Amino acid sequence: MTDRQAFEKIILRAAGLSGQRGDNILFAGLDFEVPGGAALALRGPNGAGKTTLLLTLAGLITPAAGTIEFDGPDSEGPPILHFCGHHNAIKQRLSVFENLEFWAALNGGTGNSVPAALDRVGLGAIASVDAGHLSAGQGKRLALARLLVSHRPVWLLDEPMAALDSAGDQLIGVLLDEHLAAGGVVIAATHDDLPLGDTARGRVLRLGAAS
Ligand SMILES: Nc1ncnc2c1ncn2[C@@H]1O[C@H](COP(=O)(O)OP(=O)(O)OP(=O)(O)O)[C@@H](O)[C@H]1O
Repeated sequence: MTDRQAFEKIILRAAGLSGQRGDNILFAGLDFEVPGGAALALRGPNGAGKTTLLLTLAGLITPAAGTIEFDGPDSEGPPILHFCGHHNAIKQRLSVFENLEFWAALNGGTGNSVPAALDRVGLGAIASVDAGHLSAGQGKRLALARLLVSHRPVWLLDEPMAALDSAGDQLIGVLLDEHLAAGGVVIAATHDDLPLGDTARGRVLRLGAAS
C-alpha cells in the first residue's frame, strides 16, 4: 500500500501446527505469532514445506493438527489476506491492465487505482500488452500489483523475489516496508533474506534441514 492507511490491530497465531502432504508430515508442532508490523520469512530447502505452510495459513489446506487464529479483525468482515503463489495467476489472453482490473473487481478495489498500481510496479508503459507476452519478472511485478489494488492486512507471499531484477528486489523492499509500517503482516517463503529496510521487523522460521 502506498498511502499509509493503517490497518486495525492484528496478530496471526499458530499453535501446535502440523502440515502433511500425502503420507508425509512436513512440519509439526509449530508455534508462532506474527503481529501487525512484523514479517516472518519461511526458510528451508526445496520440499521442506514452505509453500504448504503458506497454503495452510491461507486456509487452502487443512492442517494435520493445530490451530491458526487471526486475532483482531471481525470474522464477519471483509477478507483479510492475500495469497501470492509462484504461478502469479495471470490470464495470458488479457492485457496487463485487464488482468489487474479483473483482480480489483474480484478482490475489491479498496487500494490504489489500476493505473497507479501498474505505475508503482513499473508496468504502466506496457498496460495494453497481452499478459502472455510478459517476461518472468514482469509477470511477478503484475502479481505484486494485486497487493496494491486491494488493501488487505495479511500478505502470504511465495518466493516474492523470484525472477525479479535488482530494481525489483528494491521495489519489494519498499512495498514490504510500507505494508509493515501500516500495521500489516507479511509471511514469505524465500530462499533469500527479505529486503526489509528495518530488519528488526523480520524473523525467520526454518523448516526442514537448515538452508
Ligand atoms: N498435492 C501433493 N501431494 C503430495 N505431495 C505433495 C503435494 N504437493 C506438494 N507435495 C510435496 O510436499 C513437499 C513440500 O512441498 P512444498 O511445495 O511445500 O515445499 P517448499 O518448501 O515450498 O519447496 P520449494 O523451496 O521447492 O518451493 C514436497 O516434497 C512436495 O513434493
